[in-house]
Amino acid sequence: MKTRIGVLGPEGTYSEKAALIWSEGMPSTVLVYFKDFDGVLQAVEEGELDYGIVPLENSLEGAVTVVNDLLLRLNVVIVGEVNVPVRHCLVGQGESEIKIILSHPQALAQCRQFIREHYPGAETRTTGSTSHAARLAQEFGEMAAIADAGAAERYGLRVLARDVQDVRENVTRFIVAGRQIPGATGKDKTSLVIHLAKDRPGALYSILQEFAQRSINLTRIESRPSRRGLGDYYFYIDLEGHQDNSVVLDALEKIREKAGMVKVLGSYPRDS
Ligand SMILES: O=C(O)C(=O)C[C@]1(C(=O)O)C=C[C@@H](O)C=C1
Repeated sequence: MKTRIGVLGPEGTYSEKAALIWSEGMPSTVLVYFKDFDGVLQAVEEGELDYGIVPLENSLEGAVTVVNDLLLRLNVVIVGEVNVPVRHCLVGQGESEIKIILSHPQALAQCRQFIREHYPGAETRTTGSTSHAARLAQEFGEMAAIADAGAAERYGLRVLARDVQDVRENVTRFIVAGRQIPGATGKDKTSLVIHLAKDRPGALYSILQEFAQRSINLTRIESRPSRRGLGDYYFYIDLEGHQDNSVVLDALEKIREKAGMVKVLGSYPRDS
């Protein structure tokens, strides 16, 4: 039986790239393409896929909010992560004037400055993915896409400009969703979501203190609206260590006594 890995499609997305990097060396895999991240993660939850690879955050634009929200809601766990350098290109047929620039909203946001400076008159339109944008640019000469150079090749387009992201160093962190938390490797990360029981002075501080006291290094902290009203948040926290590690286990136990809700999203090998 082949290992089924779901990604955002069509062929040529950065998500596909992340999946190929992560599954390198795995004996028998097949990529399954979805039109959105919800579809990927739901198929993991339902057992239709072994794994799903979705972007969680980007070094320029921050959280991919829909993925963060889905991880909290769905019954899936994070089993891995892959950091992928993202070097966007402007791709198109290169024969007529570019009137419309298409891409995934995340990619357009990462290239705002380039578009404003070089194509001030062009309209921007969002698509389901960067490769979906490239596929459309293949059909319409006045459209260009922000996508990976590999997508240009795949859809028979020309690379009109390279490295068009606003900051050269542009990295997207993808997570691998599965159904079972893998064992500790000694170089792991744990991702949590915490909801404070009650808004009171020092509530978040007292949670963070549990990590600090045990010298547990946090690698990310981010808040998302809880959807219960303004000022009410979920805190997404990533830390170094595995949930089976006694120090982490001990901190989690203390935090469970203090917080209203703690969900462990996963413990998984760290991508260096
Ligand atoms: O459209 C793609 O190629 C994707 O894989 C999605 C996505 C994202 O949503 O962050 C992935 C990496 C880049 O940051 C831009 C787009």
